[in-house]
Amino acid sequence: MGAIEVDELTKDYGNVLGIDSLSFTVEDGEVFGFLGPNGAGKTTMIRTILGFQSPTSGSARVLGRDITDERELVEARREIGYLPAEPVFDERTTGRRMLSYYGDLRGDERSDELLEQFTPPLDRKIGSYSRGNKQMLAIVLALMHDPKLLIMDEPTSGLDPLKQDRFIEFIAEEHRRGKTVFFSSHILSEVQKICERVGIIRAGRLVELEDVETLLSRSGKFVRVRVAERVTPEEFAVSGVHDLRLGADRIDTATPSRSDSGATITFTYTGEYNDLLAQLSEYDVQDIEIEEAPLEEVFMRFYGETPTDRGGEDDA
Ligand SMILES: Nc1ncnc2c1ncn2[C@@H]1O[C@H](COP(=O)(O)OP(=O)(O)OP(=O)(O)O)[C@@H](O)[C@H]1O
Repeated sequence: MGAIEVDELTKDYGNVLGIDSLSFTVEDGEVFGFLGPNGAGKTTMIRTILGFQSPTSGSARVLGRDITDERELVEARREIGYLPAEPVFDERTTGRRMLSYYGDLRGDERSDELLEQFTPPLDRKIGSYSRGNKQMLAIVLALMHDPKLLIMDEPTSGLDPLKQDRFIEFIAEEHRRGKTVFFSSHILSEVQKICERVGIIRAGRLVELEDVETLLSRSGKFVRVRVAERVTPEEFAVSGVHDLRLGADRIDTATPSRSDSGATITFTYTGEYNDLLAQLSEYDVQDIEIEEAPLEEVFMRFYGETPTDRGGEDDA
């Protein structure tokens, strides 16, 4: 049984399909990243599987419970830690009171330990908190009952880089403890660090569901080559070449004589290596760098595609 099982889940807001026939499974114990541009449907999906809004059609089971059944949903929620995209609090109360309220409601297994890492000023009124302090309080409240499944909507937003790193390290540790983590994010470096699989959503539809490793291997190589000749972009417009950029050589301080001739070509390559070598053998290659393309290159390819028709205004 998967921790989250979504089958043809659809949420129609009337003028726009928030999510459109989403189907996927998040396995027990995995860290799953949910990615997509603004307005793609990530929050809609999360709010629907948590029962904050009912699906228009399709079904979902979370920790084996049917999310459209009120009683089953209540049971499932006890074992879920949910961190919303923009946590909302009663601004007149203090963090400490919230802590004690949530402790009474759901139990407190580990707030002391969490507060060593995430440090909101508990005795101040929440109204005076910075965005980052609110986020840290929300993290502690979401996790203090030591849930089995963590569902988080852009969990590091508002945190400074140090706290972001700490949070990512914390998630990796939760994973080692056997927790299932599902989170949406725009930050690819954190996704690359901790996720085993990702789902990419665009205009309400799932456009990719893949292991991060496989995505990276499909992302190809980043190639920068300097040749002695002048070249035109058309010469390099061959199968497997993406995002080609061509420039006259910059001044090379080590060998200034090269500055006024030749060209530097950069591109991402997903084709056959022998074809690339054959192509390059036509030129007088003076320098070449080939490295792993960053995950960003892959995502930009998905994010940059023409939006699919979602039968309404698309703000993606
Ligand atoms: N309550 C609502 N009523 C009507 N339309 C909505 C509602 N909530 C979301 N939408 C629309 O549904 C689509 C998906 O929005 P959603 O907030 O789920 O995207 P998202 O991927 O979480 O975006 P972001 O990364 O910007 O947070 C958008 O077109 C949005 O305008």
